[in-house]
This record gives sequence, structure tokens and C-alpha cells, in this order.
Amino acid sequence: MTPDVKHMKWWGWGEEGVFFNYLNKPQFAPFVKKALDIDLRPRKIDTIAFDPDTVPDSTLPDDLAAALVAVTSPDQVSVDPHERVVHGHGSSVTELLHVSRGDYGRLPEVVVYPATDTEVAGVLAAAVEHDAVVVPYGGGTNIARSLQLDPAEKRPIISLDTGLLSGLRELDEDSGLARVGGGMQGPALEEALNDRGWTLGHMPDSFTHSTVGGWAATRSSGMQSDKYGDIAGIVRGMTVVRPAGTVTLRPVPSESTGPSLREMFIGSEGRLGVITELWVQVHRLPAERVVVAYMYPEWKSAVAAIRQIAADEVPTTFVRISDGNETGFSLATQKAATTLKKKLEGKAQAGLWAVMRRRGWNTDQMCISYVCFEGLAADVAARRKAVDAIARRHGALSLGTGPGALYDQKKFDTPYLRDFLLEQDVMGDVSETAAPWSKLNGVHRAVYAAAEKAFAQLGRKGWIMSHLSHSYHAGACLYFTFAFKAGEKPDAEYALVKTAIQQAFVDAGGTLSHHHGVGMEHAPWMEQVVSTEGVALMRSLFDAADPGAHLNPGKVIDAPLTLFDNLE
Ligand SMILES: Cc1cc2nc3c(=O)[nH]c(=O)nc-3n(C[C@H](O)[C@H](O)[C@H](O)COP(=O)(O)OP(=O)(O)OC[C@H]3O[C@@H](n4cnc5c(N)ncnc54)[C@H](O)[C@@H]3O)c2cc1C
Repeated sequence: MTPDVKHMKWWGWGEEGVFFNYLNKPQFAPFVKKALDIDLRPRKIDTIAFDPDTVPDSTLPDDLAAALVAVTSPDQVSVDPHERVVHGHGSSVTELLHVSRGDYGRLPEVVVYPATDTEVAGVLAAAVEHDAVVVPYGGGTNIARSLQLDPAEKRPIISLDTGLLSGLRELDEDSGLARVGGGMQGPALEEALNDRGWTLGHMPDSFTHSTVGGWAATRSSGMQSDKYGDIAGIVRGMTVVRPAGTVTLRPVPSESTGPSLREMFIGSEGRLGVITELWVQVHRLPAERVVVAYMYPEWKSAVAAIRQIAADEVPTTFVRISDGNETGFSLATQKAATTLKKKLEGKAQAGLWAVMRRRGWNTDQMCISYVCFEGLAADVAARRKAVDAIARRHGALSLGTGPGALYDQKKFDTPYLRDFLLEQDVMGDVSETAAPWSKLNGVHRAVYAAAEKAFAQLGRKGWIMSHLSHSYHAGACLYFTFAFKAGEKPDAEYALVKTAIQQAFVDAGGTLSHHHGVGMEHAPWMEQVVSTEGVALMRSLFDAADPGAHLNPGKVIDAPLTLFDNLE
């Protein structure tokens, strides 16, 4: 029997039985028709039955199987076809496209669930001794092809699932530091902390299925990073089990001990060892939390306002603005008004629209913004007043807390949209960057231009929209969502659009990725963003740290597959 570790659907995002439903959103189908020239069909797929006979048999050598069982137990080692398929991919759109059609690509020969550091060390030792590859697996939510396996890899591949390395193990309440198992998933950790009056506050959109170790290994950032920080700041110490031994980094608030090993492991995507335990910075649950919505007449004034909030150092938990296209999309995903309360809200919204039109706003260009404040009530009120004033100076109307509450409730629903779009033969995905404030509008313009050009090359209508999230003193993250109707070769078409967007990031002065990591998907651009010598230095590190290339090879740099190489 395999261990009780929660996994996502083998063929898509999230839990079986949960879907994106557009039938209760009356404006969605007309919106998609206008944006992509597509007539939506009612969703047909509730689930995709898994057929184990479609999975090639595992070729795990007997001696390696025996070694893995010897260092763990028979129940912790699985060659089950479903297990191997679940662990053979991450959540990039091209992986899901193929896997959902039964085209699995290279699969691991075996999945192992070590429960202690000693067992992890045993698995790594067995891998080195039997010349196998080990790929640490957290929640499988990455979208940078960080888990995708090289079809040309001839050695046995072990997927090391971190699910049993879980639990809130210690809470140092004096310091606000928690010791946590690397495989613990977001909801379990947050629940355990909340029960004791604490929160981590790290909320990536993938929160429901991703793990603390995965966050660290991909250099993740959550939607509340303005207050709680990116994972690189949240992680204060860690344990990393490597084939040669274990690195233990004690939790300290800051240190001056040479180049930071902690930073080196953050973003290492499994190439330097298995992160089995982390010390993370936690916070008391806030007394009050308020999300206020504002509507700006257009993008530039909205960005200027957010820039001002950052420059004035008004503490916020998050600040987000959707550009005109994304605001249109959000409005199109509003549910039909079935209750009196909703109908009244609908009337109030119509009234607001009339005000905006009277002010001469172009409703296609207006930008919705959400600002979250947490803390003591008086403090929240003072900060809200400061942001209100900045927003007004930049021409915004305050929409109050109603839309913000809705945003808070819906925030983890959107990931289901990609699977729905795939079923409708639409390729939809996201790409994100960060840039200094001085370059942000240029990056926004460049990405739109690059995407429109790529859609024109494909000869069909495409859609792109964006929001600003994660503000810093020096700049912010821009997060783009794009979609187009798939043709004969969806991967090649996707590669064309995605490449255009990534190249536009780099050319316009942004970074390759703000929080999705590199994997194989972004590796080809690494020299452009960290320089040729930078990549050479990273290569020396990986080669020296893992001379036999046993640890998730081909990720971050030197990827064997590019965006243009289809899965088998
Ligand atoms: C819909 C959607 C929304 C997303 N939103 C966000 C977001 O808001 N912010 C964000 O940062 N990311 C986001 N992501 C990306 C993804 O969730 C992150 O990259 C996440 O950190 C991956 O964690 P995981 O546990 O799923 O890792 P996995 O996908 O299982 O693994 C990712 C990489 O980390 C390695 N790894 C995993 N665990 C360990 C470990 N314990 N030790 C060593 N290496 C390990 C793996 O080998 C692999 O290379 C999103 C993804 C999706 C699909």
C-alpha cells in the first residue's frame, strides 16, 4: 500500500471533481468569443479514466529495487503505473496537454517515499551506487518543466516524493520561527500554524497543492509577499540531504558567513540535494484583514499610484492592479446574480459604470486594483486612509471592501481554468517577470507587442492580459496570462508565443522569471540574464556538487529539451 500523501489529478490541476464552470458566468462565453473568436462548448470531461495498460512496464533493476526497500520499507517503494504517471510530470501546460492525452513521455521507474533524513540519505546512496537519477517531487505544481524527465536518459529514474517529510515540528514563539518538514503542503502548514495563532503568510496561487520544500527549491513568491516576503526571505535555516552528506543551516535572523549557502539551495530545483526540513519565519495572525478595491481610469495612472505607495513606504500585505484587458476578464467571470443581495450589487455596479462614463473613462481601459491591509484596527485604518489619498490623487474611485472579499474567496479557483481551456482546444498559460519601476511600463508594452506579433504569425486571434503584483522598493512583478486557439501543433504554437514573451522580458530590461523558476522551460535564456560567466559558474557548482549527475540533471541550465522539443 502506498503512503497516504495527497496528489493532484494525474491529468490536470487540483482535486478530482473540482472544475472551472462558465455556465454560471453569463458574460464569459461572449467574452471568449470576442477575445479568441471561439464558441465555448459545455464542459464534457468530468474526469479522465486512468488506464494502467497504457503505461509501459517499469524496468526498475531488481538490485536497485531491493536497495530502495532496504533503506525504507516495501510500502514506501512503488512501481504502480498511476504513481509513476503522477510523478512523471509537473504542471506546465505542454506537459498537461500530452499527459491528459495518454502521451506520458519519460516516466520514472519507481516512486519512493522516505520518511526521515536517514531514509533520504539511503535513497541517495542507493542511487549513486546503482547509477540512477533522483528527482525530488514536492506537489508537482511547477510550470517550468522542473520535473519533466529527459527521454534520452537511459539510467533508472527514482522520483523521491517528499510527502512523508511533513509536519510542523517546532514553533519558537519567542523568535517567530517554525521548523517544518520539507514535504508539507500549504494548507496543512497554514492550518497547523493558525491553530496556534500564527501564519506563514506565503500564499502562491498554487498554495493548495505545493510544498514548503518545493517553494524553496523554485524560489517561490506568494501573493502576500509585500508583507511576508518571498520564500528566499522567509526561509531562515534548512537541512539539505546530499549524496556526500547533510548540510545543516541553523536558523538565524541574518549572518555574515561567506557566500550564502541558504541562498544557494533556494532555487536549486533538486540539483543540489533534497531539502528535508526548513526553518521559516512566521507571524502572529493579524487582528484585522481588509482588502479594498479601487478602479483607475487607465494603466499608467494605476502604476504611478502603486509606485507612490511603495515610495511612501505605506505597509500593505499586497497591492495588485489588473490592466484593462485583465479587468475586462475579471468582470466577465462574475457569477450571475441569483440572490437579492447580488442583484442589488449588480445595480450598484451599473450605477458606478454610469459615473465612470460621465467622467469620460474608456471602460475597456479601466484597471481594477486590490490593496490588502493587515494589523491592528487603528493601524489598518490609518494605512487605508493613506492609500485612499494616493489612489484619489491618481484619479481612482474606491469600490470599498465588497469586491476585495470576493477576490479573497476566489483566489485559488483560477488554476482550474487552464484545464478547461485545454478541453476547449485553447492553449492558455502565464508568464511573469520583474523589472525596475523605470522600466515597468516599457516591459508591459513590449510584451503586448511581442505577443500580438506571435498571434499574427500563427494567423489567429490571441488574448493577453496582465497584472502587477509583488511590489518592491525598486520595482514590481508583472504577471501575464495569454491564450490562443490551438491549431495542428499546439506545442510548437505555444513555443512560438511563450518564446516571444520571454524574449520581450529580457530585451525590455526585466528578468526571466520572478517566481516560477527556470526548469527546462526557461533554461535557454539563462546566459542572457545572468551572463555567460554566471552560467559557467553555476555549471561548475552543479558538476562539483553532483559529479555523477544523479540529482535532477538538466534543470536550470543545460536543459536537454527546449520549448520547441515536443514530448515523446
Ligand atoms: C496554477 C498555478 C499557479 C502558480 N502560482 C504560483 C505563485 O503564485 N507563486 C509561485 O511561486 N509559484 C507558483 N506556481 C508555480 C509552483 O507552484 C511553484 O513553483 C512551487 O513552488 C512548486 O512547489 P512544488 O512543491 O509543487 O514543487 P514541485 O513542482 O514538485 O517541484 C519543483 C522543483 O523543485 C524540486 N523540489 C521539490 N521539492 C524539493 C525538495 N524538498 N528538495 C529539493 N528539491 C525539491 C523538484 O525536483 C523540482 O525541480 C504556480 C503553479 C501553478 C500550476
